[in-house]
Amino acid sequence: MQQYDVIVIGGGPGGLAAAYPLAQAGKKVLVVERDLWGGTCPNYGCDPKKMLYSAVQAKSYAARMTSAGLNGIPDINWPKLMAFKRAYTRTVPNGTRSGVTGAGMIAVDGEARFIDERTIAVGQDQYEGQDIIIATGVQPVLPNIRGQELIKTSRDFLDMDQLPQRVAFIGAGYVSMELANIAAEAGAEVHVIMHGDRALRAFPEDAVTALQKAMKNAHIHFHENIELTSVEQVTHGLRLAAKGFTLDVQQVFAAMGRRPDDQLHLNRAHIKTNAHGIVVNEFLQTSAPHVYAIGDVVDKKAPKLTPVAGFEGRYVAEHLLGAKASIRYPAIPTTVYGTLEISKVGLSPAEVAGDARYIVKTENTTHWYTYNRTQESFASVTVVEERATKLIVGAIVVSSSAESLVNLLTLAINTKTPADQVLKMIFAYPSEASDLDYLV
Ligand SMILES: Cc1cc2nc3c(=O)[nH]c(=O)nc-3n(C[C@H](O)[C@H](O)[C@H](O)COP(=O)(O)OP(=O)(O)OC[C@H]3O[C@@H](n4cnc5c(N)ncnc54)[C@H](O)[C@@H]3O)c2cc1C
Ligand SMILES: NC(=O)c1ccc[n+]([C@@H]2O[C@H](COP(=O)([O-])OP(=O)(O)OC[C@H]3O[C@@H](n4cnc5c(N)ncnc54)[C@H](O)[C@@H]3O)[C@@H](O)[C@H]2O)c1
Repeated sequence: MQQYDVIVIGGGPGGLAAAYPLAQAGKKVLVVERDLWGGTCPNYGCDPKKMLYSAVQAKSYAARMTSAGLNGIPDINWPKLMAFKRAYTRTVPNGTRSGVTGAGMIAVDGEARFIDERTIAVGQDQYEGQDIIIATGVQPVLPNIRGQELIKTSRDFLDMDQLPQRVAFIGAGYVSMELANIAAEAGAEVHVIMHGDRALRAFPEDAVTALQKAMKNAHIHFHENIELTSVEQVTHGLRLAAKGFTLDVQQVFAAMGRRPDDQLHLNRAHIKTNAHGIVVNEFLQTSAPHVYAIGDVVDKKAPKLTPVAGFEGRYVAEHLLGAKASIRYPAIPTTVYGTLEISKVGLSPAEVAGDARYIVKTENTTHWYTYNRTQESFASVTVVEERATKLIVGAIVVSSSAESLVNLLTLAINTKTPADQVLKMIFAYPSEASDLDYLV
């Protein structure tokens, strides 16, 4: 049996962030990947999504500027946009795999499963690791209804040769809101099927209401309180049905959350799990002390995002190289790249509501110079400050370019730069950053 210092299962952002520093430190590292090297984010997640979003963003910007002298709204040519995306994604798996082998690691293609706490099998081969890192990510949840096999996922959406004329998304979280915007701007009739009446539960209600209003203006249809019971093939596409509800579309995509699959045989290594993923301690150790888990596969409070998986990967590498501290996450920003962007970081107004230690400052910035210049339909900025220290501890930004301001506020939060220090800085003018003079 081949022996390694560290075996990493999963060649995505989490696994690779752990593997590289360990190899650089001289450890003998094996990485196993069953599908596309690079994982979800660069192959069928964040990166391809944001490439499609680039054209959508440009089109929306142009449409807004028709009121300011720009003539005509450009059309999106889906096959050409897809070719643009594929020109990037097709290089990812080979490029990632050769990066792994080029750094002196062993790359194995296939599905890993545990034999015991220190041994995994891939096909007929077995490998023993002093330590093992699980970084296997999550898979889309499909509704347990008749016709489930007809339902596609975000991965299919992000690689479609042609855009269907009528599409539906089941769920109203990140994936649905982002892909609905792309589909609608690219010319499809879009329906969002919600089993409740609240989209994007992790984001403040007023920000989500502004986003949904913008989506409705873009002719995206929301169907609330619908518990789907079946999907069936009909002459011109698919029929979705629920009690008192039917809808005919050409494609339907599940966007109902993502969960780990159970192909790893974790029970053989006595690794505890629950419905949200693998249970870990403050060192990201599983119930088997030499087995760690990182990234989306973990049950955790931190959001399941690419930079978080990378942070955890680097943390476990340092831990295995001798660092003793438990993991401490910085404030983590997250953005919904929708018809409007909603970005948030740190403490939310809801979390500090009624707590006199905090001040919440909200400004509707729609008519400010910055957002008027780009003819935004809606913009707002909320900053949460600690009263005694003037430290910025949270922010929410809604606009068509919210990510850049929230990243700046994330820097202020994590470097503990108080609001009065931010006011002493000079930012390029006119810009979203220079507006901070009036926001903190
Ligand atoms: C449509 C979409 C859009 C997203 N957009 C964003 C975004 O804008 N920003 C953001 O921060 N995050 C985004 N995410 C989330 C982001 O993709 C994940 O948080 C990130 O990829 C998690 O990294 P990971 O390494 O934990 O898992 P993954 O990237 O999923 O990698 C896990 C790897 O493990 C492999 N694997 C699984 N089981 C086995 C096994 N038994 N043996 C061997 N290999 C195995 C898988 O094939 C996969 O390659 C998006 C996700 C989706 C689906
Ligand atoms: N911009 C980003 O950072 C980004 C983008 C996409 C995905 N992601 C990551 O991927 C994860 C998965 O995204 P997602 O949108 O699939 O999940 P999500 O958890 O964001 O949203 C799931 C949605 O499905 C709904 N839902 C659950 N069960 C349902 C049912 N039976 N019928 C109808 N609706 C149902 C929920 O109410 C919710 O609206 C995110 O949580 C995030 O970690 C991040």
